[in-house]
Amino acid sequence: MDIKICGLKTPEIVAAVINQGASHIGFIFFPKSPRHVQPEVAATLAQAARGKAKIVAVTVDADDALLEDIVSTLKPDILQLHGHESVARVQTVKERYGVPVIKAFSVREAADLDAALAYVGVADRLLFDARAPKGSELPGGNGVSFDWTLLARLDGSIDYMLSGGLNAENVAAALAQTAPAGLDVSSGVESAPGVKDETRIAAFFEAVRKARI
Ligand SMILES: O=C(O)c1ccccc1N[C@@H]1O[C@H](COP(=O)(O)O)[C@@H](O)[C@H]1O
Repeated sequence: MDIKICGLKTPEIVAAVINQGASHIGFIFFPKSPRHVQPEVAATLAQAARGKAKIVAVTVDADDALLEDIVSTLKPDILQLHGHESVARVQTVKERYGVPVIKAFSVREAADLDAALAYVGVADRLLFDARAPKGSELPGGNGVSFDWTLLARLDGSIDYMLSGGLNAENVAAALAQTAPAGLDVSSGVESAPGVKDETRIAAFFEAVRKARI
């Protein structure tokens, strides 16, 4: 199972998540986020992880100038589009930058999943996150979950990652109700917004291992 730890900001945490066996690490390029980093900083942090985990650049309705800067500076393995990017925009981004795309969707009700189906075959992978709480300026990284049972309506052949409020305490329940190809976590392995915690990271990986025995 793929595990992506998102919102990394320090070399110590990059080393910790690689040691735990993360398949993906994510860098956030969204100034309103407490996890925001500049492309140059992400590129330096990514050096220790390249070839060991996929490097994911997370953007929100980014324009071409920002994507060009990120792609040329960080050289990500994957772009995660976490805004309202259309099917056409996802297709264009893939073609223009030659990088696989994870398209994120905010889920609160069944209709949100139906809307995501239009991206199957265009995005390389879908990612289901919770709808942001009212008042939040972040489309992701809010530490809130959605009703996982909604995912039962998906065709089993759809490749998706699950995110939204996952942590060591609830990941076993999430895996009992869903069948994702991967998990994506940010707030659930932090001690404060934007501050990753090695003990919580280790506990998350341990909980996933236990749940999958
Ligand atoms: O983490 C952020 O700050 C963020 C900002 C803007 C877009 C996406 C963001 N993170 C994504 O949100 C989910 C994880 O959220 P959670 O904190 O575990 O609930 C994950 O997909 C991140 O890539």
